[in-house]
Amino acid sequence: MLVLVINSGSSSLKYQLRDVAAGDVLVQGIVERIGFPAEDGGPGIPNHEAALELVDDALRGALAGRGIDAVGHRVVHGGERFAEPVLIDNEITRAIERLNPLAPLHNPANVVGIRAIAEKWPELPQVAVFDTAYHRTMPEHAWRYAVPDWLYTRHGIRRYGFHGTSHEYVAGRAAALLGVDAEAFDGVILHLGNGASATAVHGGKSVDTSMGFTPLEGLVMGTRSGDIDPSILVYLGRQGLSPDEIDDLLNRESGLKALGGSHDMRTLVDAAERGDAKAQRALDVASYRLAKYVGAYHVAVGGAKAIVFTAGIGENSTAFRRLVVDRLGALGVALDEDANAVRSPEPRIISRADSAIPVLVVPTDEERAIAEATAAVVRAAVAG
Ligand SMILES: Nc1ncnc2c1ncn2[C@@H]1O[C@H](COP(=O)(O)OP(=O)(O)O)[C@@H](O)[C@H]1O
Ligand SMILES: CC(=O)OP(=O)(O)O
Ligand SMILES: [Mg+2]
Repeated sequence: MLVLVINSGSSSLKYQLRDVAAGDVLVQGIVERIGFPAEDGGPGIPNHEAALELVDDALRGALAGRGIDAVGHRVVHGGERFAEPVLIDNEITRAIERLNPLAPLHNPANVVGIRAIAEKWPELPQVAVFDTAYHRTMPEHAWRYAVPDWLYTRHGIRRYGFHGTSHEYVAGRAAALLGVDAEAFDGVILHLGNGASATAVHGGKSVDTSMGFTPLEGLVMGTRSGDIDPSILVYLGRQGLSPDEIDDLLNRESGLKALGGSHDMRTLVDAAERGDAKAQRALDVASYRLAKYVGAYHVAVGGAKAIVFTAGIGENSTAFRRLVVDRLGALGVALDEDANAVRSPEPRIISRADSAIPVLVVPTDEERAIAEATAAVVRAAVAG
């Protein structure tokens, strides 16, 4: 089965055409700066429909006359309704659209992507794979906020958690690397990309995660603040900032960018190595905050059997991994410097043999997981 995987962001569209049975990627790419003028001042790509025309051109050569069988979308917020991937119809699209306010950086673009595909290829089955779905197993003591009940019953205010497709896939691969059944895996998964989250996995299931009602809670991220005292928002509101201004401040102007002058880990590590104190401070705050979550989730899972780094920073930044692991001495965790320095696309162990908990690097592959889930849903729909 040939599945086109779409991960649409507000101004970008990432795609992969995958042969699910063979596990191959036939073409992949990213269309960026959607809705902005081109860098040379030209007209650029006005909308997601125009972006899809570019994708169509790129696919044509690779398809060589074969047809796409289905499209799988990464949808960030599935609310309480979606615990599994689903076949998309108009009602499902509207349900995803109703969740837009909860993930303003992500869901609106997902809906635009779904509608643009339905318009262009009306016959093609589309499947939504939700970032929130894996976290539907969290116990109530983990998902409930200590606020009056009507916030939950009327507004759906609770912890949902995100990056679930990645956390689930990585937990499975980590279990395989350690030789334990996925259903017996207890560990802490650290997905560190532009958005970042930690998940406590017990018995292969998510039992807690650092992102909450929206993907803003938790860790220090590229441009997001993560945890702050909620009174700061009230204070800023009273100072006259609008909800949109506060949203922008915390989602787009905070995190590593605010602390260190860049949202990009590579830039920060280079600057810190040159003695830039601001960049060093950003790394210190981010690694300290992350290490605290590892300690908390070690408790949440009843004793982690693995600490797993993944996504852009987790897979590639030897310097950031060292900063985090160096703070975990109280857990008896010890890094193997040589193993940490290895660059490889394979899952691997980077802790010393005498480390109380093994530390792993496991590359994530959200697109692969989405393609496989999409194929399974379409096969079931055809059979049923
Ligand atoms: N070789 C590298 N060394 C250090 N950091 C890296 C490297 N490659 C990517 N990163 C970092 O990974 C982050 C982006 O992660 P990624 O998972 O691609 O993000 P996204 O959430 O956009 O998918 C950036 O901070 C980037 O600096
Ligand atoms: C949910 C989320 O934060 O996603 P991303 O890391 O792709 O921004
Ligand atoms: Mg990502």
